[in-house]
Amino acid sequence: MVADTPGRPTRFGLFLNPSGERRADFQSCCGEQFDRLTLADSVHAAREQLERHRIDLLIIDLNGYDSANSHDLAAIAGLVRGRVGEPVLLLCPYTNTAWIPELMASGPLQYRICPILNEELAQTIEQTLTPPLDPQAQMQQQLLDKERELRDLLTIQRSLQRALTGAEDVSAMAAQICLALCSFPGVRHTALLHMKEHGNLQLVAQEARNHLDLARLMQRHNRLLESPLNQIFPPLLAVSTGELVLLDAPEKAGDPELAVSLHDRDVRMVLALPLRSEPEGPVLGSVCLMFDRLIQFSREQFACFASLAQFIAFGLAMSELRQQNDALAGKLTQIAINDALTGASNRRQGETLLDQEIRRARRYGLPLALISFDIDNFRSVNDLYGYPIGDQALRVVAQTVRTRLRSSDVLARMRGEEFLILATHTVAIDALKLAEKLRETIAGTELPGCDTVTISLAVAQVAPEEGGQSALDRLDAALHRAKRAGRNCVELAMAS
Ligand SMILES: Nc1nc2c(ncn2[C@@H]2O[C@H](COP(=O)(O)OP(=O)(O)OP(=O)(O)O)[C@@H](O)[C@H]2O)c(=O)[nH]1
Repeated sequence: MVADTPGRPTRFGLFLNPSGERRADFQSCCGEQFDRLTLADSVHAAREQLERHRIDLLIIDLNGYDSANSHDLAAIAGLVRGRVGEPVLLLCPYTNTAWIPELMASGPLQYRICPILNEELAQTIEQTLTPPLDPQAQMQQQLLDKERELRDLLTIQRSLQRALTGAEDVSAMAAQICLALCSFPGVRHTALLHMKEHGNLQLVAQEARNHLDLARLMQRHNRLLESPLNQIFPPLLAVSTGELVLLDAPEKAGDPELAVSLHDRDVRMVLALPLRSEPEGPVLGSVCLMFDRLIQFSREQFACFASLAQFIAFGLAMSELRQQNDALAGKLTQIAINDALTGASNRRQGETLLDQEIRRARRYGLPLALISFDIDNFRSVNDLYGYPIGDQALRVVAQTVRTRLRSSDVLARMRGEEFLILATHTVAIDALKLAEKLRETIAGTELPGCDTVTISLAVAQVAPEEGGQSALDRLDAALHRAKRAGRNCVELAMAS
């Protein structure tokens, strides 16, 4: 306690913290700034003081409070609510900054993030207690600041909206989001971290105005939860705690190397927000903004950041869902057009592609050759070794043939052990050579669990005015001839 300082109004203060040591430290650091300073060790004791005495400044020191204790949070919120506009200063440890917006929802307050230097604390208290020289001018300035703040947020919200609706996939969207967030005043770097399968947290996008590379800083791109900075660095901490993290001086995170790297890139403040598509849902990642200046965020700004984070999380979830749907649709199409056993096109797709290639060949005057082949005596493979080995043999034959074809060629399974090849831009003579090469290759291919097999083949070049069915009929006849000729040979289908 100190005596009245002449010339200034009396100042009564109340400091709340459960630790005797912290109360004593505060007393020795700032006691002289008050005419009477009361120290309270509990919310209950503080409430009693507030009911009994005039208090000009309530200082709530959150150091020592458990961030997970919602009971304490509710009790402290009650104190803030009871102040109805009287000054409240919150001293908040870096690991519990999520309580700042929570408590702001109960009433206006100023906050400082700890650890804080004694001089800075004393200066803050002086500023808070000193009445403005021109209250009206101050009020006007505050209104102007608020207006500018809201205008800035609105601009970001609009560009975010564009980012979320225009982007094709998650990474494009993430890049757009980072770009949009950079328009916030003082932002030098933005980043988006996204949780992929199996808890793999990845840096999906970053936008830098200060040449900072977050991947390098965190020493990796993915598996970020295994980064040495996991419990220190705001965007990682926001994911592991699921809470907002605000760091107002890089050194307060407790890692000197990190602090130097951030200072080198002009970073003075870091804000990270967890991303959840619904309030109690799992954390999908985090969004991180790095500022080149200190900003005391208002309640409205915190609320706006929270809704931006929700907006982003929702956009990411939607985009991921869209990607999954596309992948599923792709798989369904594959199932609909491919033979499940061999992976070759199925008969329907084979016929569709045959008609398509015939039309294309006709339009551009290009040759189109067809090769049909059938495994010889395949019945005996099934009879001798069983159906599963027969299946395996079919798969190997199809795969072996496919590796010998051009990517523009088509292999289709037409029935049982009979296949059709559409050899585009190919004349009969070259198709004959290809067929001979395939015959030789299959005869020399080892099959798992059974003897080698041979194939009989028929080759045809589609005539200029010929339809698909006619060409298939010609191939059928030629294949029969190949079988009759003793199998393991190639027959040319005659033009009709
Ligand atoms: N394992 C297996 N066998 C199949 C499949 N589709 C057809 N087959 C068998 O293929 C055999 C075809 O027999 P066949 O039409 O008599 O012809 P082949 O024994 O190959 O004799 P040739 O064609 O005259 O050389 C039958 O035993 C069918 O059961 C399949 O998907 N898996």
